[in-house]
Amino acid sequence: MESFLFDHYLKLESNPISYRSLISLRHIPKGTTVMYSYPLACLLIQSTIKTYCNQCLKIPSLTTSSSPPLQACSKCKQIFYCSVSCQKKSWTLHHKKLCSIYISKKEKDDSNLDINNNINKMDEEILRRVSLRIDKYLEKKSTSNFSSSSFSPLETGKEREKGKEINENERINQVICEAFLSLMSHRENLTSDQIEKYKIIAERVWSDLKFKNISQDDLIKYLCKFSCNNFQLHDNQLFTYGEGVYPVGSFINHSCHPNSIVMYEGEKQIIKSIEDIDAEEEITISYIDAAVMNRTSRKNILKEKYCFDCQCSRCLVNFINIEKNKFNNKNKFKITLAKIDQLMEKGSEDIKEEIIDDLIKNWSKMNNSKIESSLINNQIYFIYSKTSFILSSLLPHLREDTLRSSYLHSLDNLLNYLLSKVVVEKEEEEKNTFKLFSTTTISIMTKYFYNLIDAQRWHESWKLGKLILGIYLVIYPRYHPIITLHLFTLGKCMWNDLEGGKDVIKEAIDILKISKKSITITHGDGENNKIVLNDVIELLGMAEKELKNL
Ligand SMILES: C[S@@+](CC[C@H](N)C(=O)[O-])C[C@H]1O[C@@H](n2cnc3c(N)ncnc32)[C@H](O)[C@@H]1O
Repeated sequence: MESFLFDHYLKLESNPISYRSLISLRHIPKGTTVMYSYPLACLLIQSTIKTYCNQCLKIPSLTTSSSPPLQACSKCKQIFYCSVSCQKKSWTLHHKKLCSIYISKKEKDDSNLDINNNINKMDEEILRRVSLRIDKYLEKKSTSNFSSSSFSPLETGKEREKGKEINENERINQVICEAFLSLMSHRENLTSDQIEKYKIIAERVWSDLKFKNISQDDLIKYLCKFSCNNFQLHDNQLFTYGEGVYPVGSFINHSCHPNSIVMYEGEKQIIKSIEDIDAEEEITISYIDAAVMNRTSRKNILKEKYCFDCQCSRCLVNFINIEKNKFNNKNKFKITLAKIDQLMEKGSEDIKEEIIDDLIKNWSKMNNSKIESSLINNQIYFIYSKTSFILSSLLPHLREDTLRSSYLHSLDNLLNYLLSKVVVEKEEEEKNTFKLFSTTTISIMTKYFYNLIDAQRWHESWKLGKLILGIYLVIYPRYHPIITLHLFTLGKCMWNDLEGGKDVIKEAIDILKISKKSITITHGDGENNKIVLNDVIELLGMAEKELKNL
């Protein structure tokens, strides 16, 4: 395991608070692949099993246009593959043992939840796949020496190459299995209800697949590991398509202000840096969507699901002391984050959720004048008109990293305004308050933004989109995939606004250029991401052409 990490210029270090930390051995500029790894097991969610290959987790049409559609396993007809090689790989890994089980258990109900026992069927299926691999690994471990990498001198060059490949695959398998066995389970922290559910799943899996080298109790322990280590797989638009066990990725600890993100290409998990990381610095990712949670909610969820008290730089900043001290640029960002946390806590009782739900549900029925005069619209435009100059002043700073201090200054102006507004409103009447940083407000503004796009109300959509960008910029790390994707959508809205004229087109070009740069950092240039990048480049070309003709 150490040599695998060393190959990626990484090491695992003991840590009294988090057990272990993953440390970088080199300086990593932002936008770099910190490491990549493959899953011990992964599974598609129900809605994607007929669009994604069940082995490589890719959509065939995205890889080659001439690919045939997915082919179902001819026996169970429940698992779909893009190629014979994927089918063979799956057969060797687990399908050989699982195919007959699928046939005998073919359930009418296709949902991921066993309603009677409130048991997550994905856990059960992932457990089958993980345990089959671990059982085989332990079997091998007890009978052979893994570390041998010598070849017989009598082998031909081709055989030697093949041998090397098998050895490399075995080495990776060994790393993944050892890493999984070493992961934390937090079994002692789980409720008896949860353990009861895990016992039921373990019993079922055990009765289906009697293992030689692992016990029923081991299966319960593995389920506990899933709960604090598994990853949701998402595509480059951030839509979830599966769940996976990535034991090497699971070495990475959480921070509410992380320096890395997790991206996927099919089943391959890629850890990308979104900030410059120094040698000897810890690699961190965010386990939760820090944007939609205040400090208290973050703490609660991290405690409940991951069993720790977050002591990250963002959680530890004490807002009360902020004004009294002078901070450098790096710390200034922490202050910004602390202010957001304060805002989010203040904004936790927001516009009543029913009112918002109602507005959204009835969107299609509503006529324009009605929505125009709605509370949301008025409030958004009021805030936009007050902050538009700050929002515009932020954009130039997004182009260049060298202007970090002035960028932070603009960000701070925006925040101070929003902060003072919330405070003033608190003292004024309660009924008209609109708290920008609460969970409800952010999600409703985003929904509303997409409603405006669907209705092709481009002028309003980009104004709201710009305000959302301002909020995202103060909440998320600068190079977060959500910001990247939002910049692209915002640029599209501006380009579509025919009444906007030259100035709006110019700004659209500016935003699309920033989006293009951000994509290379957050998404990279893997095969699927090239599609996103090409879309931006194409739109940018059209917008530049249009500007020339104006
Ligand atoms: C995915 S694992 C991370 C790797 C883990 N530290 C290890 O050595 O195996 C998640 C667990 O690590 C610990 N952890 C992660 N981030 C932490 C943090 N910021 N502070 C304290 N513990 C943390 C928690 O126990 C959590 O349940």
